[in-house]
Amino acid sequence: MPYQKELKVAELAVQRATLLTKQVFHEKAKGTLSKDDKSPVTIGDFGAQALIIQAIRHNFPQDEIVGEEEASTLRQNKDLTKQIWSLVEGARLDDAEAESELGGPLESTEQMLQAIDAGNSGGGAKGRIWALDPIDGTKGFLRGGQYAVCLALIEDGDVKVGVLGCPNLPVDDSAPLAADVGEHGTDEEGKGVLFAAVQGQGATSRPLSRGSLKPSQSINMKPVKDITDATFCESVEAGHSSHADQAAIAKKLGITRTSVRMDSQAKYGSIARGAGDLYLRLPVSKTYQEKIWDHAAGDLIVREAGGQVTDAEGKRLDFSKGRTLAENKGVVAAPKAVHEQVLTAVMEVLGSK
Ligand SMILES: Nc1ncnc2c1ncn2[C@@H]1O[C@H](COP(=O)(O)OS(=O)(=O)O)[C@@H](OP(=O)(O)O)[C@H]1O
Ligand SMILES: [Mg+2]
Ligand SMILES: [Mg+2]
Ligand SMILES: [Mg+2]
Repeated sequence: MPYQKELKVAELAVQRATLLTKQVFHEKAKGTLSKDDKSPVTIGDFGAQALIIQAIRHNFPQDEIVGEEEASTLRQNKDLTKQIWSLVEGARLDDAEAESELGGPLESTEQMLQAIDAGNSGGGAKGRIWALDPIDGTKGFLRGGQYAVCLALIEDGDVKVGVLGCPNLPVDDSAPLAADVGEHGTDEEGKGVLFAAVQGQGATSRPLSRGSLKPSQSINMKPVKDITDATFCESVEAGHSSHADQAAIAKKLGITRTSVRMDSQAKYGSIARGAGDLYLRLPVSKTYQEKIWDHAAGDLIVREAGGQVTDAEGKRLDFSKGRTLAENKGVVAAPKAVHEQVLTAVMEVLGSK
């Protein structure tokens, strides 16, 4: 079967990086900086990006990488660089074989900074490009809520492999999607899941481990018999998607359950395993372009679990346009059988504005 090596490396690399982020999640001081666009980045984001890029470069040296973070501010901040180095140096899976598959540790802080900066590909329509979000939902991560470590392989514009590490989601695929999981979910016992998909091969989940990969099981979206019974997921931050438009769409569909708000691509993973039914992300701003690393893995995992993912106009997400989804506005993810119905409501609400 194609892409087995890519899948294994991606799952192990995401698992190892997720362990690093968990360590930071439990520390009070997370080394937070504010980026030019005012969004936060922490030592966890930088450390996870360095580790994952090192593993990709070791195994697939020809491939390009589109990573969210870059190291320029770190080069002036020796103290923060030291903190990240100590995390990266200590990040090992409890399994020698898995570690050697990932290519072993980085050797110096300079190598680490270079690895972070190797995520600088411009993306595009040709060749093999990995899209990496070392911590998606950084605000959730800082708040003690949901976040995800996200990695996808895009080949000639098509997502072939997608992996999401979600340390604060329940291991159990059938656990209910509680409304407060975003605010109060923590990585205690029974939490921590790794989602994965390969194009044409279905989607899986498995518990996160500290060593080699645990056994996986296949996941599927839940069939929606009656759309009025559906539960939808949306962002926590009102600045990232329009809660008002999403509420109007839910009302139009006759949905009465309150939406579940959670940060990050944990929303894609949740609906793919049948915990929740729909993911709506309607644009707040006319100018914001969604980033490919915020959607590539989740898009494939949902589609391989029996879903359809489009933008608010019904177009498939187009990962071939560079670092952003320049041709798309918003996201509508739903089981295939009801996607059309949901999209019609989306277009009616947006059209009448
Ligand atoms: N204005 C605007 N509109 C839409 N999206 C934006 C916007 N600004 C930022 N972002 C990106 O949102 C990513 C987090 O998305 P979430 O769905 O988790 O949002 S939320 O944090 O729950 O509100 C977040 O990803 P991370 O930076 O990896 O956390 C951002 O890339
Ligand atoms: Mg960010
Ligand atoms: Mg993100
Ligand atoms: Mg991020």
